[in-house]
Amino acid sequence: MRNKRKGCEILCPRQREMWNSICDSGSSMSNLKTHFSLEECSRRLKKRCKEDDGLCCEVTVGSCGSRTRLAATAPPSGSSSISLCGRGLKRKIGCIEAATQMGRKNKIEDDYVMGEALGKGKFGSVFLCRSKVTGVEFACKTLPKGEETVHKEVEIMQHLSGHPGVVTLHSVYEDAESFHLVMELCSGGRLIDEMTKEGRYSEHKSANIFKDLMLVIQYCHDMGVVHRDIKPENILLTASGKIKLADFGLAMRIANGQSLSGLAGSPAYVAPEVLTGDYGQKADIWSAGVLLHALLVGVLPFQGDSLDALFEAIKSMQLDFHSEKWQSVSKLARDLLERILTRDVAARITAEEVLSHPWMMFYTERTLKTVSVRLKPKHFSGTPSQIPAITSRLESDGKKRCSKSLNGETKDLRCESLNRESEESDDSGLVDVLAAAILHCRISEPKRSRLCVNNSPIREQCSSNVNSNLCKAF
Ligand SMILES: Nc1ncnc2c1ncn2[C@@H]1O[C@H](COP(=O)(O)OP(=O)(O)OP(=O)(O)O)[C@@H](O)[C@H]1O
Repeated sequence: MRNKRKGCEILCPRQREMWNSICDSGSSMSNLKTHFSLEECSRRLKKRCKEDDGLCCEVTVGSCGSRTRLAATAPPSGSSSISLCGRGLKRKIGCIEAATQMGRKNKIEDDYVMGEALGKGKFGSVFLCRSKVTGVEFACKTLPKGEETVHKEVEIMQHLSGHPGVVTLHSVYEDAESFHLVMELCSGGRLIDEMTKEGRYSEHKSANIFKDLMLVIQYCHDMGVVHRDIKPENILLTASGKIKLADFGLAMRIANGQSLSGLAGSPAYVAPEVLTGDYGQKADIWSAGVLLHALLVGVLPFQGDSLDALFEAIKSMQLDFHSEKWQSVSKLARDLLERILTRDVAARITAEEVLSHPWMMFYTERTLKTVSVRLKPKHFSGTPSQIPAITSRLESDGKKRCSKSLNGETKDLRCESLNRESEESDDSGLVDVLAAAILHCRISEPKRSRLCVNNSPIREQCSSNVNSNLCKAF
């Protein structure tokens, strides 16, 4: 049985009413940007409640007006994070790494030249800075003191440090007013800004962005971390266009069998089970699915004129994948999205399963040397004539050589060098022909692994990095 911690997230009607009015004033549901988050609403609500001569019961949602309360809504994993809440922040930050120790003694101005503002979040501002010693540029996130959970953000960033998809924390400084987190610079800006410019993405581009995102989410989950705020505003791009997951301010560590209960995240991206107050890693998968929806068709799947309406849509609205806007999107992409945006948490696929979904495989393996699908007639629901059709379609594409062999009861369809060089041209029809072959046969684990050509190098890559970077104190 799952061990659920602290589940008091129900708003009284008065709070709900205030919540709607507060959040509506800052929201922009109809486009992709989410200018506010649940925590921001919660903070504004608490302020309003205070002004309202205490008629409201205390806000127990999300951060409860501060990140400190937010931290208290979810369990720590092992001895880290929450169990250290009452102890000195310096001590916690001090165990990060040698660079941080130095940071504690020096002022940030001694080591870095501060530059222009790069962005502003709810809790702090981020500035460009340059090392006086090496000349290397970094991003410095300055968080005013009073944000007691800064240690949690620092600890989680350190815990995840070393993965190519996570913004690396370089060092931490503290002065009388603030903490300064010196991080790897992502000079390519935010994914949300790219999405706003680009509108709909091609399936090829969507799948490649999504693969990188899923690899980092899979890594977070393997490391016992739930990000809780997956959205394109928190996905940054490097100069070379690679994605980096940022903003671990709401992230929580979670042990096997434990679940979280605090309402946290950004309304349009929040999973239905977060609204009912019992969730885990799969909440990140849902949020990523909302992002994939936006990439593929340029709009968010769940919208509403008020927060209540939005939450209602998230909890019960049926998505129509046959509508006009989906006509140019392959069935396989829709199949993946349906498996992600399912409200049944147990049925929702994991990061690992997303990565081995045929749509991901098709678009993200640059050269699929061998796709071998064993089609047993009794599991293949299509007509036998579909197999030559698949073959000739692939052959006529001019990039693949397919051969078909019929051996007794088993038909092998082998496509060699399925090269996706023409990256911008989607061929949703071709994807669906392959889908007919792939989806209509029963894919058992061993068969699945034949489809997965080296799709998870990340684990190896990470484990060593992480071990070398992991703060021993946690
Ligand atoms: N490593 C980085 N490199 C470049 N820009 C960054 C970096 N980290 C953050 N930024 C910029 O600063 C903005 C705010 O950063 P961040 O999201 O971490 O702050 P926050 O206060 O936790 O924000 P939020 O409101 O999303 O919770 C980002 O949207 C981005 O534009």
